[in-house]
Amino acid sequence: MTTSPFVKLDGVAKRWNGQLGVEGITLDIPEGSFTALLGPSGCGKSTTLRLLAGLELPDEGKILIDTKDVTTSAASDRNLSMVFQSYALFPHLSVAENVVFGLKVRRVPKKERLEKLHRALEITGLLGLEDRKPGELSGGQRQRVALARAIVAGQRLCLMDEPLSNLDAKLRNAVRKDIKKLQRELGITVVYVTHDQTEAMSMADTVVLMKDGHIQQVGSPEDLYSRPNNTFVAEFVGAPPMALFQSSVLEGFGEDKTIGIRAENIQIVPRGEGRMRCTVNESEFLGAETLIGLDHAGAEGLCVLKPGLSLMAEGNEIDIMFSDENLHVFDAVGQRMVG
Ligand SMILES: Nc1ncnc2c1ncn2[C@@H]1O[C@H](COP(=O)(O)OP(=O)(O)OP(=O)(O)O)[C@@H](O)[C@H]1O
Repeated sequence: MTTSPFVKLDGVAKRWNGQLGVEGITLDIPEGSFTALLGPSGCGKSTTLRLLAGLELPDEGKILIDTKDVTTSAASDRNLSMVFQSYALFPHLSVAENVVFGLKVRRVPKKERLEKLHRALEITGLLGLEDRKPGELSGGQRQRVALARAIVAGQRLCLMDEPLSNLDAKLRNAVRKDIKKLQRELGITVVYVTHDQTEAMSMADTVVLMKDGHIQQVGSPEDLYSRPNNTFVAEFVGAPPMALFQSSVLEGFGEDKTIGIRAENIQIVPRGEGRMRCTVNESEFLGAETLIGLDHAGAEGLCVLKPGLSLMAEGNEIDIMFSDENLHVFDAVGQRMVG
């Protein structure tokens, strides 16, 4: 028996005066999952989320939430909560008032409001700060207030648009873990927009990678990393990015293909025993590893990872080796061919 997805987008398109926002967006999102919409600026992530939220209406296609066709429903009728980058807190209201604002509007009884407030503040680690105003909180605490507000709303679907982008790197890491933990504990379905692949890869069960208003690949973080559908996905996912080069550089791969290889699949071998001779162009110490950047006349972006501190002099010539099974082969238009 197949269960129907909790959220379904079917052939959704949105244009403004003929200019493309998104097109052909078809996506099934299971209940209780964490889905990240990932891609570069302008690829259509926010438009997709806004269509799901009911803040925009599609020109084509259908949107279903919990089997109900909500394609033209108002945002308020879609039973979802939203968390934005900007927090969207009322500056003159306290933390507690901000969190229960929606419940008050919905005339939820005071006793229930206080219970829900306490639980949400407990979950988000904000107990003790209920009387502060947003201006008296750090960026991370403000974002936690926005999360607490989404939690008390009690909706099964929560949409998040770059909720961490105003926070510094350390805080981003901490709140990232909080969000993931919350999503698991509450069993809610999260659709999360980000342009940060580390964020998407570390939080999501499913990553939807977009470019120019179209979906490029839908899969687990591991799928996108290990079996990219095309050269765009191959280069976008992973740091350092996969090196891509013309197949003519290697024997036996023909002329018109693109070959991809990741740094961790390349070894430095004794002179004369490798498949390519390269020149070291930089060494970057990353902590646990050193990244050695390589120049080759036929291939850009090649690099090798060496354990620990292992700097190599710029200009050094080295031979590198890799096995065919670690190569990604793309056809003349950049689509994955094998494996
Ligand atoms: N209200 C609008 N009017 C006209 N064009 C729009 C509107 N909103 C978005 N677009 C266009 O639709 C495309 C997708 O925009 P969208 O905001 O969804 O991208 P994004 O991936 O979320 O980018 P970013 O990461 O920069 O927020 C862009 O070309 C954008 O200019």
